Amino acid sequence: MTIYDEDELPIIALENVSKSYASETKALQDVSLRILKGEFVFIVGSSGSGKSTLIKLMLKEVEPTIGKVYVNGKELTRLRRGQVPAFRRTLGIVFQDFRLLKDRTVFENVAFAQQVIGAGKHEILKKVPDILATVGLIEKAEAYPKELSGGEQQRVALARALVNRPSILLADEPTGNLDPKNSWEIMSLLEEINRNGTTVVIVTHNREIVDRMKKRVVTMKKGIVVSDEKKGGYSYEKN
Ligand SMILES: Nc1ncnc2c1ncn2[C@@H]1O[C@H](COP(=O)(O)OP(=O)(O)OP(=O)(O)O)[C@@H](O)[C@H]1O
Repeated sequence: MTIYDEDELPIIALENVSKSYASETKALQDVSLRILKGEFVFIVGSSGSGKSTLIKLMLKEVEPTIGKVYVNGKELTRLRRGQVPAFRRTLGIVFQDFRLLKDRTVFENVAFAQQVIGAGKHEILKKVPDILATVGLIEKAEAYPKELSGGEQQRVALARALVNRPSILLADEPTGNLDPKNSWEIMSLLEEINRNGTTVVIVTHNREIVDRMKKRVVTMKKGIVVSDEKKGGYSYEKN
């Protein structure tokens, strides 16, 4: 029997996961991957290699065709439909296209994430300004998304993802729409969040960032994990 240190238990685990979509495309083929609590992981690979599918499996947005996905101690195929919202609230999720509510202010966009989980007014009035300060947007609290730059909008999306203190942050191309300066700002925020204990998983095409940050890099190719390096770089063309 293997005896694990408590901290060594994976917070995310995929066991022999394959995923085929209706079109018969094999998006993932026998993927096994373990991510430990507190890790910072980049997922890279060419277009269509299965990166977004990996993230969607972790969110239970898609189901594995074969295999098991464990997140936060839960085997996701066993979660009943009614348990999915509570499960998703343990995750912070950030996308490339920000997905902010256009007719709500920055404050309201972040507050909305708290209202959804039933937080009281008192808690919202304390936590929203705290998280806006963390992402450096306190002075923009009353602005609307269209009045913000792309980098600022992504910082709002990050604040919204973090306000409920998720144990895991999943980000699918969070810098895809940003210039290099804003991309680095988002990355340093993600690093800070990770230093404070949140497990961070990021899908990205940003070579410069991956090469300079020296984090764990999982490289996908045609639905397979072709490399997994502790302090890796962006090197999928070599594979
Ligand atoms: N909903 C779907 N229905 C059918 N096929 C899909 C669906 N989503 C993804 N696929 C296919 O699964 C494969 C993997 O797609 P996925 O989106 O996971 O790749 P990716 O690595 O994230 O690509 P990109 O970098 O372009 O976003 C591709 O061949 C894609 O066409």
